[in-house]
Amino acid sequence: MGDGRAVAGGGGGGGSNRPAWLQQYDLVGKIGEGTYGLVFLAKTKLRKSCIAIKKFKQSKDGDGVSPTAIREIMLLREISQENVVKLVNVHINHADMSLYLAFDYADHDLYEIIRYHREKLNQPINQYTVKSLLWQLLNGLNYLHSNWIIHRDLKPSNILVMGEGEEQGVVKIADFGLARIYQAPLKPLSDNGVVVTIWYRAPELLLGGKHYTSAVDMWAVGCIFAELLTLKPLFQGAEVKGTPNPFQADQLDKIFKVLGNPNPEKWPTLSYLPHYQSDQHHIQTVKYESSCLHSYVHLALKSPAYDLLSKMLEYFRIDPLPGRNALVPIQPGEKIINYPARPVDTSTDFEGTTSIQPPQPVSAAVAIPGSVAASSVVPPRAVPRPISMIGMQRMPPASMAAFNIASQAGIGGLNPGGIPIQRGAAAQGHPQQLRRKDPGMGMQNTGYPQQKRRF
Ligand SMILES: Nc1ncnc2c1ncn2[C@@H]1O[C@H](COP(=O)(O)OP(=O)(O)OP(=O)(O)O)[C@@H](O)[C@H]1O
Repeated sequence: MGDGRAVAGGGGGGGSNRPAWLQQYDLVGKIGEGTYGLVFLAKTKLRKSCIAIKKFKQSKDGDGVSPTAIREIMLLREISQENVVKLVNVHINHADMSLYLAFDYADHDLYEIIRYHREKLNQPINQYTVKSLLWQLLNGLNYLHSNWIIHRDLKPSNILVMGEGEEQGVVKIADFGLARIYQAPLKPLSDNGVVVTIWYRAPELLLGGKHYTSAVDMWAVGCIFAELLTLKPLFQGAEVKGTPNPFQADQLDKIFKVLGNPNPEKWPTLSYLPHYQSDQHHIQTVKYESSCLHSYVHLALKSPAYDLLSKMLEYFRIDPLPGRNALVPIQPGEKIINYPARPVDTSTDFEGTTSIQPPQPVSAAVAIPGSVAASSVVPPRAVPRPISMIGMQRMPPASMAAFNIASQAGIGGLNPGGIPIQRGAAAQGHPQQLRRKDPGMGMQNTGYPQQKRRF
């Protein structure tokens, strides 16, 4: 963990009393803002490698970083798997007790990839890429769940995808475990402009369930999968704000409209959920059509993608097989999309003060295309290796306990490459599905709130 000793000058931004650890980075700019604070892009001075630094807000009561949080963070440092973003360093500024977590940097995230297809390319994401993204997401989640970590805030912006380089097209799950460290937003939502999204929230949480499992992550994965296919959120409910009540009638309504009425026959634990009883009017009196999920996602009832959405099983074993580089299709002749680099606001420094430099792309190597011209054709040697489905290992029995994605989703065999599975950190608590500040940089409002987050 970095120390908080202050030195005069140096570092990457304004201010004169900079902590010593900051000297190892050159700050490039701000890349986003979430529930817990700001995210910056920095480069290490030594190796010039890109690092995402997440600065956590001061806690409300000003008592700094709790020992529990520190313990949890140290556990997160032990987590290591290809599809989970690596926490590379932890720094504490003793002067103001602010916390900085340094992660490997990813050029893209699913939110931006989906938005790029919807708004710029006007074309669906190719099947190979959808499948590879989804497979890797499940692979990373399998690892987290096997380590008793439930993410609880899976959504497209938390699913990162690596840009050019050795790891191009590799999915990295971000933000795992953080909801546990910082259990609640530190400021009222209206104060910092962060918007909550409930679109990926599982119905058991919306119905007041407290003892939830890794199934809440699987629900979010299903929603993300549907969004990758259709380029729009599956269940876009409007949230009733200002109340700690988890019951969100509109979100549940959106879900039941697609999936049909819930009933204890299909869902045996349903009647134990607090809001199923207390809000019977909303839930039990409305008669929804039976499930029409397949038509929402424009998939035939018998299509493999639909089968996965409802059963999460067969899809990955048929052509096109998923690959490690999700962005470069395996078949020669298929188009490659050059996704734009993440925008960086170079006018904001670590202290939050601003200068006059305009936002810039991170790397000149990544084109910032405005149209389909951003596509090119896969040269034969760019063909990535597929993920082998043969010889995939089962989870060791010890890891197949209650909170195992594989057992929940029926994908016990999906553990390619013999990923070492460890058990360790437990991560549970309140789900936080909050969204970043609207940076108001001229995005059009098309009823898709997340799009406002970029500058
Ligand atoms: N390691 C990283 N590399 C590149 N970008 C990242 C990295 N981690 C986070 N980001 C980006 O920074 C932005 C803010 O992320 P952050 O996790 O703080 O907020 P969020 O996911 O929008 O909201 P929440 O805090 O509720 O999860 C997002 O666009 C996210 O994709």
